[in-house]
Amino acid sequence: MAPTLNGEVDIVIPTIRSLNFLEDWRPFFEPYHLIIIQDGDPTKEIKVPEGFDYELYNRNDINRILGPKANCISFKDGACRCFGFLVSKKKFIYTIDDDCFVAKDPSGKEIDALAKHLENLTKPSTPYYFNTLYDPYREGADFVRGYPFSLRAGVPTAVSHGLWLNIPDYDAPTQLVKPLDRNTRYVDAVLTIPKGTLYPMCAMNLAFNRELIGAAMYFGIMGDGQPLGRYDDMWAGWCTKVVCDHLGYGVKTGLPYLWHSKASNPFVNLKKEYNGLFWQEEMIPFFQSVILPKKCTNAEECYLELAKQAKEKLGPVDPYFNNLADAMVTWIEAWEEFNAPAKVKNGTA
Ligand SMILES: O=c1ccn([C@@H]2O[C@H](COP(=O)(O)OP(=O)(O)O[C@H]3O[C@@H](CO)[C@H](O)[C@H]3O)[C@@H](O)[C@H]2O)c(=O)[nH]1
Ligand SMILES: [Mn+2]
Repeated sequence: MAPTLNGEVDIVIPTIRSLNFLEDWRPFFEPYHLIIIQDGDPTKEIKVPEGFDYELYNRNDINRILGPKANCISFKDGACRCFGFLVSKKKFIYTIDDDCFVAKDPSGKEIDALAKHLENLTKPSTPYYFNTLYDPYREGADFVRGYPFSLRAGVPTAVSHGLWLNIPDYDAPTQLVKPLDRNTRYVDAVLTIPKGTLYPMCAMNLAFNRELIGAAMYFGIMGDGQPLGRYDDMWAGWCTKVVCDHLGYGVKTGLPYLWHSKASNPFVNLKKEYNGLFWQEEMIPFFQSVILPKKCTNAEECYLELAKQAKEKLGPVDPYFNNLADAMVTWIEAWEEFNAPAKVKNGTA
């Protein structure tokens, strides 16, 4: 299928392993630009398969480019991927893990996950009233009886959250008690997550509109030197959903699927996510109670307000949240450095 929007998409890949998985995606990814974030030892050489158009950043690059602000980009955690969101100039971002492969639908056809995400992102969402026939903008479906016409235009879609066959994205306790679980259920649906409802966003197979919500898609300070890991995408998911609800954007989940091949070590994962398993009982009620003021009219303003409230409300839970809130502010400072409209000097931009 001819690539669509390929001038408007960056594919962001965090890796601490190998990029061999790209061979599987070549038919779908080759027309697009890749932004590879090499985590871990910057002296290790990561081979990028021939024929891909890419830029690659290791930790030395991140430190050189961001200077002191580099402390807001995690080290030794997939959260480092958000550096790719920062340096991209494209409208759409697709981020995928290096242990994810092309899945097949029930008919045996290979799934072009990126194309489906772009379809999700370029069609509206329906967060205000649930359509029981799922995605009304899909070929062969529509709004059902009783759906108000005043709401049928929908709202712009900011996030498309894809799923995974084979290894499910379980937390460590679940992975430990159910090591043989494999997700074999292909559900042929895309749902808008209703306004006011949070969800556990997984970054394995995720796309978003960078212009609408990129500033809030920060993956926090996780991994090396931090008391928390594997909550990078969760934090970003809660923040972006609250911001989308406030700004009137939609978040979709469901198709497309990919094939997740590698279960990370549950004992290592337990160490990384341990604090998150009980802090989430505080974090989620915090996000459920967040009210953003009307004066916040874009993702940056919403995000700075969220950082302020997170410090006030979650700081007492653990000092980590004070550091996280400060890192959120640093992220926005970096975001504005990379994304501020060209400063107009004596009439020329
Ligand atoms: O220190 C690290 C660890 C990993 N990465 C890269 O991040 C992704 C995800 O790593 P992995 O596949 O090992 O993690 P999972 O347990 O399968 O999934 C978790 O990752 C997040 C989703 O992306 C979420 O926290 C969990 O779902 C790979 O590309 C690794 O190479 C890294 O850069 N640095
Ligand atoms: Mn994985």
